[in-house]
Amino acid sequence: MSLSVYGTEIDSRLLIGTALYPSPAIMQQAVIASGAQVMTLSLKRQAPAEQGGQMIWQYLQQLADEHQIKLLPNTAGCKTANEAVTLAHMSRELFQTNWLKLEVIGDDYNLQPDPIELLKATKALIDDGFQILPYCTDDLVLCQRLYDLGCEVIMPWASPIGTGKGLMNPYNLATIRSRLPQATLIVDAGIGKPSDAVQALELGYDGVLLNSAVALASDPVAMAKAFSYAMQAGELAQQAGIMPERQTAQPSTPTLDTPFWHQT
Ligand SMILES: CC(=O)[C@@H](O)[C@H](O)COP(=O)(O)O
Repeated sequence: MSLSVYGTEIDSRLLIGTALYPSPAIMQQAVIASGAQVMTLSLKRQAPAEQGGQMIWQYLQQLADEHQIKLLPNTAGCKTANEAVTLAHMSRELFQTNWLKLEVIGDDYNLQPDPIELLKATKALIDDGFQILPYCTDDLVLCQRLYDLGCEVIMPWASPIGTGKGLMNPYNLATIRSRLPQATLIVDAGIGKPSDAVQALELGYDGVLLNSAVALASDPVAMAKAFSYAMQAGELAQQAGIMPERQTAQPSTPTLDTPFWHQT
């Protein structure tokens, strides 16, 4: 099954970031090994001037073109709706896409998104024809508001960006999933290891967006491959139907008075 992003069907459920790798060459190999068909780039943080003159945007555009990967510009580093809206317009000019990962940070300590500025920017950008993928906290009502504004894709965090803590609050994430069955839901940020990605898919999430877990691994290319297997495992588990949790032990070895076969 594919991941639906505003009507575009994407074969991989993994979306990958392009920052923090040891080198552009390793980043390229890792992106390819991950099998991701969507990669993010940060307009503010990956500005060519800040990368020692290296034309990182051209490099990413070429990688995207050669491997049929879609670019998802993001507004990382923005702190107000106005700033994010300005950057969004620049990104549309530069990369000719209406897709935007909208990130408006409210707190520098844990890089927590600002829900009020996020809603404000979302409204303005949807009115301007953007297709918004908002990065938000795992707050049900905020996700509902974003959906009501027209966000077909919503991306609650697993935990703060770059912490690798995995799914801090699976209960919240599961509640959002069950209350917004029509939305494409992607867990974004805080994923530390492949098992976190599997857990997100097992909760019924449609995809996972990550960067640090691959870029900061000792061997980013091998880790990217591990995540591609995790996505397959998680998707298969989702389709296979996970057994219900029980409060008490039940023997799995049959005795004379218990059936050998499970009745479906
Ligand atoms: C790549 C990107 O868009 C990041 O802002 C994203 O949220 C990734 O977070 P991690 O680095 O924690 O995976």
